[in-house]
Amino acid sequence: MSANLIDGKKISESIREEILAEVQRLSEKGIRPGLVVILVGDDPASQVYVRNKAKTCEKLGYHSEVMRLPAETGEAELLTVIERYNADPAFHGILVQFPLPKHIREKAVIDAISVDKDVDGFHPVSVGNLVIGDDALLPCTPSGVIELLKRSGVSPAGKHAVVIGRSNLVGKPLAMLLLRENATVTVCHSRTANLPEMARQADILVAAVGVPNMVKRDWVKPGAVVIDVGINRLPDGKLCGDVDFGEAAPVAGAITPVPGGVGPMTITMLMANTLKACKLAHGLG
Ligand SMILES: NC(=O)C1=CN([C@@H]2O[C@H](COP(=O)(O)OP(=O)(O)OC[C@H]3O[C@@H](n4cnc5c(N)ncnc54)[C@H](OP(=O)(O)O)[C@@H]3O)[C@@H](O)[C@H]2O)C=CC1
Ligand SMILES: Nc1nc(=O)c2c([nH]1)NC[C@@H]1CN(c3ccc(C(=O)N[C@@H](CCC(=O)O)C(=O)O)cc3)C=[N+]21
Ligand SMILES: [Mg+2]
Repeated sequence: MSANLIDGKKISESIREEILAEVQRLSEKGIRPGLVVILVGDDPASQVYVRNKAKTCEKLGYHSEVMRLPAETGEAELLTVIERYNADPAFHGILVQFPLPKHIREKAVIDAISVDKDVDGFHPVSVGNLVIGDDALLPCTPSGVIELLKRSGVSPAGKHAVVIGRSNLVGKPLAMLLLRENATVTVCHSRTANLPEMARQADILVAAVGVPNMVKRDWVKPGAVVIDVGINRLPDGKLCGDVDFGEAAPVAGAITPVPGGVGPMTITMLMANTLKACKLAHGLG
């Protein structure tokens, strides 16, 4: 294989070490970052992610709580729970795990979380700050992708970045962040004409689609950096990305695997956001 593997797990570890050092400094001041993860219902994938987040909190010495609510929980009831954590100074970050049961509007939930505790970076005010370029809590997966690039020695400045996917949670904010890093950005989606040809223009190609193994060999310009955000569970239980790794890797200059690429970075950036929110809450911005 000619491509360089971008090891998200390893890069994640080194960021976590930096975070841990800062948590230790804060603890000398009697300050401890706190994160609550709210899980409604029993979606099996969500169970795994939530457990991972709680484990990471424990390793880093955060105060953490997993609030499990039954699938029948009403929207108003969930909003009341969020209000309680908004007012609780022991928690600097609030994450409500998606997807939510159909009878709860994701938008109502996102809007209810205090902007100061919005460690997912999904609140409209956080999104606005991101677009304007003001300081904000940035969405974890997009900022994880930027960190992966930077720490692999890939500077987005002046490069053509093509992002496949335009969701509010991943594609759109990632396009904004790449723009902030001075890339020239193209955003593709399900109505894009001639997607393979668009993808082939990319110096940095990001797939955030949710279609297993969609990106093939001839979608990748030789030497391009390929970032696979996709997390797809195949019928046999195995995880796979949106990029056909076997096809893309020989052509790419560097590529992220799934698992072990963007996924671990998402959790690490969540920890970084919680630390940032904690410092801001204590006037240590
Ligand atoms: N690694 C991580 O930490 C995370 C991974 N993920 C994964 O990333 C992937 C994307 O997530 P998310 O953004 O939430 O997904 P969404 O389903 O919300 O959005 C998917 C996007 O891909 C586009 N799309 C769908 N099918 C095609 C196609 N055939 N050709 C071109 N574009 C297409 C859609 O276009 P349109 O807008 O036109 O419908 C849409 O913009 C998923 O696999 C998800 O599991 C998500 C979050 C975190
Ligand atoms: N409010 C909210 N915020 C989120 O950030 C959020 C969410 N809801 N709902 C679901 C998606 C998905 N997501 C992932 C996080 C970590 C991995 C991760 O750690 N993946 C590991 C593998 C994990 C495994 O083996 O299953 C890896 O890629 O190596 C993946 C996906 C966060 N999301
Ligand atoms: Mg989505």
